[in-house]
Amino acid sequence: MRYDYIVVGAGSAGAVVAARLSENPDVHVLLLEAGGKGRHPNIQIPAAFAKQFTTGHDWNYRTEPEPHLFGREIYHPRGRMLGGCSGQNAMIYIRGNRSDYDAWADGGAKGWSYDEVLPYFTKAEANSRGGDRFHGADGPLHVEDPRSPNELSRTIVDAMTATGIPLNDDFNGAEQVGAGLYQVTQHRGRRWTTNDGYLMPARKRPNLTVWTGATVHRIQIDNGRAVGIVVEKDGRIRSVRADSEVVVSAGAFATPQLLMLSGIGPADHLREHGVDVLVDNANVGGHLMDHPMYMVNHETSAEGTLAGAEKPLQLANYLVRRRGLLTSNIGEAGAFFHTRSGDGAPDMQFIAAPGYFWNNGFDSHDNPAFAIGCSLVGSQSTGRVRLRSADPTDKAAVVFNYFADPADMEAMVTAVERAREVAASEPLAALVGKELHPGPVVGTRTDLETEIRRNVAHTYHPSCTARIGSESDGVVDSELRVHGVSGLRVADASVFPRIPHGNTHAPAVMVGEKAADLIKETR
Ligand SMILES: Cc1cc2nc3c(=O)[nH]c(=O)nc-3n(C[C@H](O)[C@H](O)[C@H](O)COP(=O)(O)OP(=O)(O)OC[C@H]3O[C@@H](n4cnc5c(N)ncnc54)[C@H](O)[C@@H]3O)c2cc1C
Repeated sequence: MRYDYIVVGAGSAGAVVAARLSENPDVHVLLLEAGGKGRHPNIQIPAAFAKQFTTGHDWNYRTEPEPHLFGREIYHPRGRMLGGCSGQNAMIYIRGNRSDYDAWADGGAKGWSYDEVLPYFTKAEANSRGGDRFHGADGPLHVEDPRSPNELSRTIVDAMTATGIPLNDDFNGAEQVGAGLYQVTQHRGRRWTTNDGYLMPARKRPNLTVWTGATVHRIQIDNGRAVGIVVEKDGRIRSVRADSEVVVSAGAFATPQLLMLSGIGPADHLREHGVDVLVDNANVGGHLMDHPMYMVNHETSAEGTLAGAEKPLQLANYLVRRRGLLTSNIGEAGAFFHTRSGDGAPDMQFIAAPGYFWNNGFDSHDNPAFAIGCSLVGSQSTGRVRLRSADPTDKAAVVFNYFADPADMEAMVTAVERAREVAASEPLAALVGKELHPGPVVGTRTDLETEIRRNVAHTYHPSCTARIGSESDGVVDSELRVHGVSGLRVADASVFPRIPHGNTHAPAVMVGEKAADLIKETR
């Protein structure tokens, strides 16, 4: 069997690309996904997402020792299933700031300004509030208000506004700054992935073939053209040809790894691992960005926290009515604000949970608690992805260099102080007990800095490792074509020229939508 298009990776972006390309009955599309079908209850039940961590649904990355975090190796989950990270994420629907996309375009990403990408955000979206200038109502991706928002989440929002952050009913509308409850990628209380929204309806089409358990080892390139891929499935390694294009959508870690395994990347590094160099491009795997996040946790006297989510009554409420604590996306409430004066995009995001959240959810606490995560959406530090070896089954070596830029630490320390201020503000203050993290003994800014270096995690947003740019500063052009090779594109969070000021699922879906149109236009 020959295919016109092969899409590698069925995640937030890849599932969209494959589904949209297969709308044309005259083309044959093969979508290859290393993981499984993504139907487990821990995927579908929103509050259970952290239970996937380190299981078979997770790629289970760990960074190299982080130089500014006392050499800690930081855990990074990544969804391994149809839907990719959209099957594992915290479901917060955020697009970032208008200025993110205008800056992409100003930097040379032609066609990626806010006004040019907005139609793709709205095309994707089925917002339960209906459509308007900023929102779509008929797209494949359900975006809904939380089904059973926790009373404590509302109280946290009230306390945020009491500290001077304005109320915001729509972070994806005219203004991003403010506090409120997040909209989520759920449908009637269940997680809604790109598999649910795009692939399930498209799989009836005879011209779309989807293989799960199919790990792509490399892209085959003949005379400067991508002609297919080498894939391992059911213990067998085989080549499959693509007559038109190969689209790599394997995510910000695996996409640059696949490019490097195929001979596209920093020449010296590839030679070190015995890979023949086809295109010498130092940007492959470079410019890696993420949003570090520190979780401020307090005990609370509030009733109904997520500590009770697994009680039989809650399970019954979920199974029968799709309501209750199990519909929680954990990070229910939040805010965007500036830690220093300035009128650009807000550099900080609060992600607050009506429950204890620490160490990626691996740790628990005996008493009811709540968490306010400080996610540095204006982070400046960059890292990189490199090959650990030429073995495609070896995970890539990743280092983020979190807090390499001292301004990042200044902002994070200020955010932790602001989170404490929220906890000390009414109406929340009346419900607040002992501070658990950072803990009352961590008082000065210097103490806070040390504590952050010891315990900071991140918002699970790796991006920018195959970014749009010129041949000298990027990996793909504005039409997502890999420099130096024809018939090869990248479409996922790797192509962001810079990470947006917010969560990255909606932007990855937008990239998938736009990529499909760019590919269709060149056919
Ligand atoms: C725990 C967690 C919480 C998050 N919370 C949020 C949130 O609340 N809101 C938000 O907006 N964002 C969130 N994110 C981030 C967001 O989900 C990701 O940025 C986004 O899904 C990335 O999309 P992608 O298409 O770039 O990659 P992915 O969705 O990761 O897709 C890549 C796909 O490629 C597959 N693959 C990889 N290598 C190969 C190979 N060699 N062969 C075949 N297939 C391969 C993978 O299995 C995967 O399915 C979260 C992420 C995680 C992990």
